[in-house]
Amino acid sequence: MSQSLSHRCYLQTLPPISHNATFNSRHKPPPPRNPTGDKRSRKFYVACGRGNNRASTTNKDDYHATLKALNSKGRSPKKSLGQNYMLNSDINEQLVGVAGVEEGDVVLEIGPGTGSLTNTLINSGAFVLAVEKDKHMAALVSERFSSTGKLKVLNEDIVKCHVRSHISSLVGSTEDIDSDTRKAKVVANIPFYISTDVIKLLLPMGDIFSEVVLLLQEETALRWVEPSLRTPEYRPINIFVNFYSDPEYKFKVARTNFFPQPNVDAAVVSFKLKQPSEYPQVSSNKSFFSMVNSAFNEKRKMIRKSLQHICTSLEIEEALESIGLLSTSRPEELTLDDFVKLHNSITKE
Ligand SMILES: C[S@@+](CC[C@H](N)C(=O)[O-])C[C@H]1O[C@@H](n2cnc3c(N)ncnc32)[C@H](O)[C@@H]1O
Repeated sequence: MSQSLSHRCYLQTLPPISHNATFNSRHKPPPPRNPTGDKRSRKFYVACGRGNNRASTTNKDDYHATLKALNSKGRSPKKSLGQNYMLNSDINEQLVGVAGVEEGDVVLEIGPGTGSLTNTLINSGAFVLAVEKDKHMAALVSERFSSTGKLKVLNEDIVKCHVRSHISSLVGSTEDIDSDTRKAKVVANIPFYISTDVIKLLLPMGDIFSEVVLLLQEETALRWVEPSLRTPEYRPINIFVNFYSDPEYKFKVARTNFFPQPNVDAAVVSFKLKQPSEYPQVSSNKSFFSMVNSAFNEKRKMIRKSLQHICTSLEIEEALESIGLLSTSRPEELTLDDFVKLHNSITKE
């Protein structure tokens, strides 16, 4: 096919996508990284050979490539699945860099979409287990990397997926990994609507993952990594995150890097997972988190009132005082360490 014909075909594919870009008036079309009228960018696109059957592990996943990949399957981004695709390969490189992905690593990617992050992970030498809920995107990414032998795609909802058994069998079958010292990693640009579910699912898996690196909504990232005591944003999830991991805010990602453009900015957070032996010592994790949730259930109430179903007000007052806190303390005033001490004091009685 001559370049001019390819060029024409490419132009013909644009209108439906441009139309789809307005599927939600709140999602503004992104500023093209290569302006659509720029002939050089089209030539580059044709020269890359996208759209043929070659595994595309080296092509640039920019605005045009993302549109073309979606168009090849007749897809438009679905808001219900949080499909805001990454248009900037440099950010994918940085995400992979934060996780320190190396040759031979096993990486769980949630929601590969068109495969832009998958591409960077595979190019870094990782074997990727990708869990994608959208069957069309699962098929697309599977086809794209079929010749690499470095990708397994599960067309499943991550929240219902048996992550542990899939990862364990992959790590166990990867010869050059010493499973005692080298664990799998999670690197993903996840849909914002499942952030809490993903955190709850993965952070307690320090026995199989060393690190979870996620692209989150910026506001969520800040709330989870830098919570302030005595604010309404301080919630049980903060206790949970710090119980199971050491979180670190890495960098902000402007909304203009996504297609369609979301209404909010994003940020990359690294959660270094604690080994089970490093978790705070409590008699039972289940009863500990049940106590924390109860304490926050009625946030304005003092702990001596909200935990009355566990023991009497007087016993709670004494327990609070025995760990150096006021008997009138409220949940938003307690750190993880305070909650651990309170739990241990109450349950030993
Ligand atoms: C924000 S997009 C990211 C796509 C791609 N990783 C990228 O960076 O361009 C989120 C992806 O997660 C998928 N997804 C949404 N809900 C999911 C779920 N519950 N389980 C697995 N994948 C999901 C979407 O279909 C979409 O491909």
